[in-house]
Amino acid sequence: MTFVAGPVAVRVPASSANLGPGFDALGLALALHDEVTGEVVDAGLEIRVTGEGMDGVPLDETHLVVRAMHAAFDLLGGRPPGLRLTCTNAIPHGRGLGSSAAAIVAGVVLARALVEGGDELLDDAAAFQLTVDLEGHPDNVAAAFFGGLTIAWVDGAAAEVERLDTDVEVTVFVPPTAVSTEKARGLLPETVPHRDASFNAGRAALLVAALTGSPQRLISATEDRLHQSYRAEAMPESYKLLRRLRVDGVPAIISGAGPTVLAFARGVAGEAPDGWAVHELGVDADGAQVARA
Ligand SMILES: Nc1ncnc2c1ncn2[C@@H]1O[C@H](COP(=O)(O)OP(=O)(O)O)[C@@H](O)[C@H]1O
Ligand SMILES: N[C@@H](CCOP(=O)(O)O)C(=O)O
Repeated sequence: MTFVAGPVAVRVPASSANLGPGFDALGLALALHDEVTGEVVDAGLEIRVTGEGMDGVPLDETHLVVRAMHAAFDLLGGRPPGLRLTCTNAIPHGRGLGSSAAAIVAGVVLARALVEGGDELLDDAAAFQLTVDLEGHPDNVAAAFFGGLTIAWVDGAAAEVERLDTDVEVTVFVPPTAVSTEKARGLLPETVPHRDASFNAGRAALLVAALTGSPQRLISATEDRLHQSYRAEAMPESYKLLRRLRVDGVPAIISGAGPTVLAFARGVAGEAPDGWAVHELGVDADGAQVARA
């Protein structure tokens, strides 16, 4: 196995998962990106981080991008003697915009690009499978990897994805404090009433139609009974904003595991509570992209 000489850069989009009713299945890639540049060196591990997470993430082998790179190198045939990484992060951490998925996809795609013939040794299906195994649920990594609107599922242990185009525009309301996905998943019940499962199945199907040609259906199509209300106690301000937007007829959802609120609308930025960041974003149609220096 031969490593590529010179640095390689990868750019990976943020993602909003669930989109209301599509828990652990639907994902939307957003035009907000993290970039990681990596280079194989003779020894050691050097990590520089600017932007989101720069004061919080570890700068050693436990860094999420490095963990994903090591997992990919192990599948590709071996780890390099040393690595130099520069991370330029725009995706906020612990807000429900897929920062962990972006870090994992960046690591796997970067490791593959740093190996001669890496695309054949670890094709897209195998690389996607690895990102799902590392993240634990397939929705965010599917969108981050492939871009656009994704429907992802796991068949036995095998991860699968269907990618669709959409030109929807969104506004995201990002609160100043984080809620970890792990904590938000811990709030979900083991079982749900059959009528709620049936309700969500219909809404999730309708949402795919709404996002690919029938936007007038978005308000009905973004209703959810499987996760948002159970998580409200961990993000009361987000839930309040969600209810207010929806009462006003704006199709809004909790992005991923929260606490970001996403509206399928523009011109609503003035609804943001004090201290929250607001971004009007388009869809990223490309997914993870590699640029060789
Ligand atoms: N770019 C990154 N570099 C290193 N670690 C990251 C990065 N992005 C996310 N993480 C790790 O993932 C955590 C956030 O993951 P998670 O709770 O799933 O929230 P999110 O909704 O942002 O994905 C961070 O606290 C950090 O430990
Ligand atoms: N389906 C997952 C999505 C988590 O997304 P994140 O952006 O909050 O990591 C869930 O709802 O737990």
